[in-house]
Amino acid sequence: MTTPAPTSDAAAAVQALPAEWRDFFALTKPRVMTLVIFTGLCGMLAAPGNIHPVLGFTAIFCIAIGAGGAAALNQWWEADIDAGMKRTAARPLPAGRMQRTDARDFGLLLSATSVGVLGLAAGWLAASILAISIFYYAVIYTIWLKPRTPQNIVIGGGAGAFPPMIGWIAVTGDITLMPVLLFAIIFMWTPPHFWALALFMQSDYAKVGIPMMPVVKGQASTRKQILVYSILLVPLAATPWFIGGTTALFGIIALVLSLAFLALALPVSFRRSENGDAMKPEKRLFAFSIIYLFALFAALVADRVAFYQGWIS
Ligand code: HEM
Ligand SMILES: CC(C)=CCC/C(C)=C/CC/C(C)=C/COP(=O)(O)OP(=O)(O)O
Repeated sequence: MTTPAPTSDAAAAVQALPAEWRDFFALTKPRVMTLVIFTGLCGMLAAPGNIHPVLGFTAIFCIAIGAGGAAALNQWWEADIDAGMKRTAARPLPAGRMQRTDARDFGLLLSATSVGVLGLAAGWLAASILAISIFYYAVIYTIWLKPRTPQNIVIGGGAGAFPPMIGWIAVTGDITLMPVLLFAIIFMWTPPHFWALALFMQSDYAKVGIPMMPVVKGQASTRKQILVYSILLVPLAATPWFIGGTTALFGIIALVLSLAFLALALPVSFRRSENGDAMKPEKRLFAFSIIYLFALFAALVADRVAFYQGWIS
């Protein structure tokens, strides 16, 4: 089998690693975690206050390896499920390229290291929240909720919403309304992000018996619920502006992005079935969900930098 050509310098560097290292790297779900790390970084950059650059870099590195450790534990637990789904069958464990215990030990090592080092670098409040988010993803979501309830994403989505809060608290040392709002925005964003994908991956989840919303409640109900969360996201995303935590710069960008998100959710919500177009609206909404969160958090940082520099008020 030929190896696909790397698409960037980072991809080329990963390809150059020994195969075994590449598999450990893959266990951290690096593509998904880019956005987790980015939102954590933005939380840190947007927070009022300063952190020494070395400590700031260490804190972001800890969020990255903590998230990676949780992802490894997720795959250790789900190796059999992953083997049954086309999207996940080539992962290191289901493909038989790694021992399950190695994945478990790697996940535990990354998780413990990330929490310990973050505690020393940025304080134990930030480290405790990182520990909670790792536990939330690896245990509450993966082991408890995911195989049991179609609300797995709604409740479990909390895990991925913590990183900006961790970044923020690494700077300020305390929990205020702004980091809670950043948490709430990702929490509200997660169901439409994931259910858009679940609509076109429904058969995979059905095959392995995971009770994702479209499998249990059907497509029509899932589409309706995507609409509800997308509508609620519009005012919620602009709330940092409404409470005076940002200027109108962020508020207006948040409203424009959220209305664009809603505009893409509408065709997904108001159709009955695939309509023979290979689920294009669902795929478009899923792809935009990722651009949306990158852009929203970038706008938050731009707003805060412009404000602290005195360029806007
Ligand atoms: C319980 C919550 C979530 C679930 C179940 C979920 C599920 C998924 C799934 C199944 C994929 C397909 C990618 C793959 O095959 O590995 C995906 C992609 C992605 N997710 Fe999520 N997600 C959740 C929350 C989040 C959060 C909180 C973030 C970041 C803040 C995020 C960022 C991403 C990104 C960046 C991708 C695209 C990865 C790529 O380019 O391949 N997700 N998500
Ligand atoms: C700091 C910290 C611990 C952050 C965790 C971030 C987090 C919870 C991200 C969730 C994103 C994710 C990979 C979901 C995949 O769901 P899945 O595992 O059900 O998907 P799969 O079917 O691809 O395995």
